[in-house]
Amino acid sequence: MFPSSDNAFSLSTLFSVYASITGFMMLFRKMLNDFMPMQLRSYLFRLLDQLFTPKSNNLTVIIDEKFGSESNHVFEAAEIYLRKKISPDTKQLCVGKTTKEKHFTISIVKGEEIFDSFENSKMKWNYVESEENKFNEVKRYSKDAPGRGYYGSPGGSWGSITLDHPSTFDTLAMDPSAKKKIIDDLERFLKRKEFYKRVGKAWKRGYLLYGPPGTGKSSLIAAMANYLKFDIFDLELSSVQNNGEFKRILLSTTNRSILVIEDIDCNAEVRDREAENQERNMSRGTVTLSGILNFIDGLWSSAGDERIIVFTTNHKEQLDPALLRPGRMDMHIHMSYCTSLGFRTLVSNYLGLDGLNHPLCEEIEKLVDSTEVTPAELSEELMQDDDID
Ligand SMILES: Nc1ncnc2c1ncn2[C@@H]1O[C@H](COP(=O)(O)OP(=O)(O)OP(=O)(O)O)[C@@H](O)[C@H]1O
Repeated sequence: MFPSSDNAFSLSTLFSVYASITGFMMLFRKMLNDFMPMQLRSYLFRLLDQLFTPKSNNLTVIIDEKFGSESNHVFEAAEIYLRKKISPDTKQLCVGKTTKEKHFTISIVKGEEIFDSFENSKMKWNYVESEENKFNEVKRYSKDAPGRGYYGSPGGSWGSITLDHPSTFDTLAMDPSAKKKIIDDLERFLKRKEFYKRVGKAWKRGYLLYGPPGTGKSSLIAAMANYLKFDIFDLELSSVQNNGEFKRILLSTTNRSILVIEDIDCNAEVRDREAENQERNMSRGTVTLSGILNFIDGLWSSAGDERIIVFTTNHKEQLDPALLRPGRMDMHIHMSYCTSLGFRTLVSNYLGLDGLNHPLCEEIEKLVDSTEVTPAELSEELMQDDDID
């Protein structure tokens, strides 16, 4: 957010410049008075008072959403303040209301400019998203995370935290050819904007990850997000009340994102369409398979670009075939027990051993290939001791 002041009156003297800055600071004080805790306010006032010997008649103040890794209270206060400044000139607005809220909430949309004044100073607020912020930090959104916004706003109704899952394709213990297939698929997907447009399909891709617990389904999702620099939206299906809410939540996800619905087999309604038909009248209070399928089939096409959907399950055989049909889930990825090749990756990650430098590796690899052991179990073992031997 970049408010900048642009004086309308005589600006030739230092005094007038100082006045404009003072006016700006007073406006800030008022804003902070209204919305900030007292301790934070007095700290900021001291800072502002000491701040500058003005040299220019223009001042740009940058208020980032984040202050270090924390959310910035000044940004939040500015956001609330700007809601009061919405005028007939405002071109776009976000309007929303959750079931729990009594009133509608209106907020401004990124990209919008708001003109403001204080005393004799003109102010212009630009609500911008910097390219740097957009692409460098991968976020994990979920309905439980802090800082939920409003339906309809980008990322609204979702709280977010920075994704600090260190998993990458390099650290993922997986058959190298399977890994390459996924990376190639993601790359192809990214490059195919024009292709999707030409064939009249939504620019989205669906992946089904299936396999026993601890084989790296969540790690693969994090690796995909880190690779693509896409945000993750984690949806807990059981917390969604009905298809309508499902639709609203999904429409508030942003472009360049991965929507994750984990353990889809645990949601009974999703398993079997027959059962759903029988219970159609009873299922109004839940998310139904047809609700999900409708959404996957087309709803998204009108609502965004570069979307990836990932379903995970430990029991693929329990899912309704309708959900697994090609075109819905474009790629089915089997995450399975560790192989000797996967073990090499883990040994390199955890012990820093390059390849097969240790005399025991060959023997262990044979054991790994002859039994069912998950990468999670092996990782635990490899973390037990600093002594490699
Ligand atoms: N393929 C893998 N490569 C590297 N590490 C892995 C892999 N699979 C599991 N791990 C390790 O085990 C931990 C748990 O794995 P993860 O949560 O990704 O498995 P999952 O298949 O999603 O399990 P669940 O089905 O229980 O959610 C990870 O944090 C990671 O340390």
